[in-house]
Amino acid sequence: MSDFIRFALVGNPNCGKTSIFNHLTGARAKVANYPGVTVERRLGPITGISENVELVDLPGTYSLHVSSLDEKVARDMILGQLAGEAPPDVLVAVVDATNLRLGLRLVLELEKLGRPMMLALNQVDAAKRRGIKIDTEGLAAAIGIPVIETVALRRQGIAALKDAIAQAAELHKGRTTQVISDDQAQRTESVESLYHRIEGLMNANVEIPADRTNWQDRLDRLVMHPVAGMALLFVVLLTVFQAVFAWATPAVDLIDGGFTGLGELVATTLPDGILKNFIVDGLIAGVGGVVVFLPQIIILFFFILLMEDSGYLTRAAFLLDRPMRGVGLSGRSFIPLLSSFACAVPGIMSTRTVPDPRERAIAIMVAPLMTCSARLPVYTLIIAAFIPNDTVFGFFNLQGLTLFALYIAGIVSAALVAWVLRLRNTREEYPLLLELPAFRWPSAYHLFMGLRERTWVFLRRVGTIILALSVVLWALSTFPAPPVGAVGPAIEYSFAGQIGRFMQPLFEPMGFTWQMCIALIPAMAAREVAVSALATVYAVGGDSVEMALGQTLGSSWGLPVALAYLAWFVYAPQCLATIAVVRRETNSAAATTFFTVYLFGLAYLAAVLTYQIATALLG
Ligand SMILES: Nc1nc2c(ncn2[C@@H]2O[C@H](COP(=O)(O)OP(=O)(O)OP(=O)(O)O)[C@@H](O)[C@H]2O)c(=O)[nH]1
Ligand SMILES: [Mg+2]
Repeated sequence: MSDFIRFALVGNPNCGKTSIFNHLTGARAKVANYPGVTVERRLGPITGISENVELVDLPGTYSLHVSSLDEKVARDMILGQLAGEAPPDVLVAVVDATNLRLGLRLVLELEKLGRPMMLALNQVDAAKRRGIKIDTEGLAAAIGIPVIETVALRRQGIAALKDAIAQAAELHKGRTTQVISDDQAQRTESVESLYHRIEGLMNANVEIPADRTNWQDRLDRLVMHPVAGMALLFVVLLTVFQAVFAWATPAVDLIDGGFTGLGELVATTLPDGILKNFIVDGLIAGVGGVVVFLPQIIILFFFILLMEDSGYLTRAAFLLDRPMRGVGLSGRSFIPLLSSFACAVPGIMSTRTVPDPRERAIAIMVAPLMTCSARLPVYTLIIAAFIPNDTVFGFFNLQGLTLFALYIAGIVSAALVAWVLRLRNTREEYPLLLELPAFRWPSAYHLFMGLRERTWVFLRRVGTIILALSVVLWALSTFPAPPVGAVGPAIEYSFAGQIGRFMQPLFEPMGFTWQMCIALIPAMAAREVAVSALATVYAVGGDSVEMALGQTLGSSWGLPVALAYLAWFVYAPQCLATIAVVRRETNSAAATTFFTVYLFGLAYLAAVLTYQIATALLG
């Protein structure tokens, strides 16, 4: 196999494994303050030491006797049972110093496996703050492995950990590591003897102050209160959507103005012709149309990161456990579903943390009903064009409320679908066992890194897939050129025009124009492309006067059509990546087909109903 010596980071969820991994390998894997962030193994070389060493980051686990899929990944990797994967040569156990008792249980189980091991005692800063005193040397002597204190948050102790890894690698050189069979792994000690040893270690080496009520507990009582906590959650979420609209506007206008200016500049400097059309209508309209939404996406992620890093997210999961059980899910599915607001792909992957397989299947089915950030550009474009920027009830912004309503429509639909799906299954109760991470002030560094990462992901999408699709769409809308003596805009004679017209009868009952139909196709690759597609289609088809896309739509669609388009986007599984990940995670063609058909069905139904009702009401 490879000539790398393999080290694996093993520990309880949320103890800081990925933070350590990132420091040692220079990777930028996701770190957040809730259990179950990492659901897949991840590999990276450790640089700066003489041996060839690679490090594996694993999902968190409490024990080798596992209950959920992500824990199984960790267990199988530790034992070396994953197909095609070399077993780890050395284990780096990571323990959260504020939760030593729980961590030691896993360490003692691992010790029985007989692998070389070391212990990173992480979060010692938090432990000190709580007055916990740990005799590191005593612990090292008692267990018989090196123990290194670390504060991964601040990169402290990482150098010492690296030294210990270098030493262990030196010792290991030239040996081979065997796979551990299930039989061997089962041969762990009895639970009584395990707890006896843990108590022994704790009593001899750890001092924990007795008084436990502090501001954390008081805050928990408020935040997790069934009434006050719910109200707080509602206010928090509403604030987020208000902010997405209200705070973003100046930045959006700035970027919008920039692109409009750029378009005008190019339009006046370049001679008329195909190149000018390409740059103005294809590139600037297509890419600019999407980049405009960067501020909104940053604001949305700012709040998500804030909730993650403060420890609020896990509290919300507990709070929503009961209502979610009403529809056949549980608090376990809360974080996967919440992640789906960013993007359904990681959301669906993190359903691996859900121990009940039927609940997991349902969570996968409804995850795309959570409004992903790629839908934000479509929503905001249409809302800004059709919904007046009024203040209602004193301080709510009507546009923000509409956006909130679209998110709620997704959530309520998800609840209904989950409820229906659950009817087919008998219930079995899996209690919600989740560790509450400590509350803390979100770190500015994490916020900054997280936002930088999201911005980068977004701009990369714009620079690759969105750019490419805009170019293709521009070509389809421009060629073939209209015949000589043709009347009407050129786009009507183009390929795109023909495709749009071909599709349009199917979408007639919801009032979609053929331009809207065209935009649905590239949106299958990435939803935001609907916006650049509309921009391109209308720019190519428009008269010479440049008009902002929102104005163009406002003057060419009616309100019922606009609402129907929004309704379509709430439901349609319009993203091939999501369908692919459903296929992978369910490993079932039938489930994937059901997923696709039911969502398209809902989208069609919702759009038709919205259009017909709105037309009847508004005339
Ligand atoms: N105070 C403090 N916080 C830390 C330290 N190390 C990590 N954290 C925080 O602990 C949280 C969890 O860190 P991760 O690195 O995501 O933990 P993990 O073990 O990979 O978690 P899972 O992937 O969910 O199992 C994050 O909010 C980190 O910022 C530390 O030394 N001190
Ligand atoms: Mg992790």
